[in-house]
Amino acid sequence: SQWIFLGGAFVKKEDAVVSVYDHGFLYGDGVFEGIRVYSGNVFRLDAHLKRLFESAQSIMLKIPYTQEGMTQLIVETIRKNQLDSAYIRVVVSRGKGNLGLDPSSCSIPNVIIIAEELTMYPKEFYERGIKIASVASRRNRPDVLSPQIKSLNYLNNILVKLEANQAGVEEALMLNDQGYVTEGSADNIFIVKNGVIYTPPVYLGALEGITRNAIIDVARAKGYEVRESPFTRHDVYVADEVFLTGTAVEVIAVIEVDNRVIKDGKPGAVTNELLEEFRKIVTTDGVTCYP
Ligand SMILES: Cc1ncc(COP(=O)(O)O)c(CNc2cccc(C(=O)O)c2)c1O
Repeated sequence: SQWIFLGGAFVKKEDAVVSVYDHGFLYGDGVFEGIRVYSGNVFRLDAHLKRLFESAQSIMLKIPYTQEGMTQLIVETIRKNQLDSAYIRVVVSRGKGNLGLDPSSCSIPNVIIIAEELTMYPKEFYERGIKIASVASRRNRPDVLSPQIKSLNYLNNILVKLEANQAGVEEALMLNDQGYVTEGSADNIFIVKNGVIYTPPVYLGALEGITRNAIIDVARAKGYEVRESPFTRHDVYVADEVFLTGTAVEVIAVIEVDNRVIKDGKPGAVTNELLEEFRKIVTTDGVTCYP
């Protein structure tokens, strides 16, 4: 059976329940991480946990473990489920409290670790590339709720995803309130123009993606110039290549944006090259579960 880490112990999946008074459930008051395990390697686990602890710090939520302690618990959860390639969801909520939203009524943060067998996207998804559309819903402003906090508040992302579904495309592109491109509903965006790679700076309103940062490292190691600089939908429409990055999608080519076909409408050479290199580092860059 599948084991979930909950309430300081491992419980069976069917017994893994949270209280209706958990503020993660009632108000989205909490933080989370989505992490992948490739052949027993927890890809960039340290970077994920650094982001988890920073998100918690930002909402004044004290995680009752050290980063090292969380590392051990995550590795133990993967081993207990005898997983080799997996998807890990780490959730830290404010915990059980009363019905008011004041976090002071919550005394014990709820730390949950879920490990699932990995399901990859189909190969043709990467060979074909995807179509995306910019949507009316904007990314929440950094001065309202920082997009750099990976919080349980994913309604902005969900509403954007709903608009993408209604537009009949696979992913949505979010702009910030000045109209600059920020990211997708659950992934970061890159464009390639005249051999230079661009991605929005996170302060415009994006989550600092682990995959984003890994691709920046990979691209620079290959000698590409990578600029974190603002760009608009126009820049995307006239780009030589467009691709998205994220734990779930890894690196996926975008072949059409708002019905503009990007170049020849096929995944670009740089995109494919970076995905190929990314697939090499994911089995070694991180923490191994089975030394
Ligand atoms: C808003 C947002 N932006 C970018 C990313 C990419 O970040 P990473 O490269 O660190 O993953 C995310 C991450 N989003 C994410 C992470 C894991 C799983 C899923 C899912 O769709 O199940 C989504 C995200 O939620």
